[in-house]
Amino acid sequence: MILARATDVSRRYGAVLALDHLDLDVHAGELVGLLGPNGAGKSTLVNLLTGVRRPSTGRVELCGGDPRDPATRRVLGVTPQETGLPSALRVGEVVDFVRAHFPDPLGKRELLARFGLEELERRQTGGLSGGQKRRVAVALAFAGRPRIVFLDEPTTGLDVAARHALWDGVRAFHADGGTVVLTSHYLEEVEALASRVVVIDGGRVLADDTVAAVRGLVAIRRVSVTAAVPMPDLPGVVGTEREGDRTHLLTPDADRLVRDLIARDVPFRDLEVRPTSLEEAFLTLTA
Ligand SMILES: Nc1ncnc2c1ncn2[C@@H]1O[C@H](COP(=O)(O)OP(=O)(O)OP(=O)(O)O)[C@@H](O)[C@H]1O
Repeated sequence: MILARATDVSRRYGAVLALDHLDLDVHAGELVGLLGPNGAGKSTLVNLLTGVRRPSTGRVELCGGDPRDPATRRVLGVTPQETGLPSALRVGEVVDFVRAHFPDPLGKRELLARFGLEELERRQTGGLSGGQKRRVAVALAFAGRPRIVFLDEPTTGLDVAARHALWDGVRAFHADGGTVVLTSHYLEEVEALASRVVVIDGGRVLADDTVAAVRGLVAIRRVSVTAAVPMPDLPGVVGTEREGDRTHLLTPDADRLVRDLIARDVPFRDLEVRPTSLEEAFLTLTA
């Protein structure tokens, strides 16, 4: 069953074409990561699918209905990139306020526990740190037992422990059959949570596949060596990074590169060859 669908969707802001004839289907039970550089169109796509904005052309559907229809939106949970919380209210009061809008909300204790927020229940939201506010805002998306949740960069600005607490909450929802669409700049986050990755740039879908397949699509390897001399120009190198004496070379053919290093008599040590991270695959795809 398809819970969210964009069909041939374009969205224009004046001269800017934010989405360009984009198609996307999200099936029930999926956890989809939308990945792309700044300005790729990720937030615009989330805003259209959650009924915040309308497409210029094309069609969007949420659970078979119009995302702008209040009845359809009942099944929806959203954390936009920026959220405001009423500063004088305590966390527990905000949670109750949001829960009161839904016919069958998640229990307050359960919601707070899922996102590791029990200790903040009696704190006024105005006194929370930025990261604590963010965690509360993300947890609120789950208050109404939604069928589908959209999280726009949910863990931006969070430290590692807070990020992991939040991931646990998202995973628990997904394990119960919930559907999640998340945008993220943390590739680690997409790798940690999502099985399906949709790479977006210039308002179009560049790749839509499993994390492993998106990596395999470019099949770039990272060859790292330490050498006191400058690296010669070598064929097949698509990217180079240097950290002091250590050089990382990105190449689709690691075997050939290592043979070339030896043939050129480069005095290297500490050779390391590893598969590319999703980040490198992504940079190659969007280059
Ligand atoms: N309200 C708006 N008015 C004008 N232009 C906009 C508006 N919202 C988005 N855009 C433009 O549309 C393009 C896509 O923006 P969008 O926010 O969807 O990208 P994004 O992938 O979410 O980026 P980021 O990762 O930086 O949040 C950008 O060029 C942006 O400047």
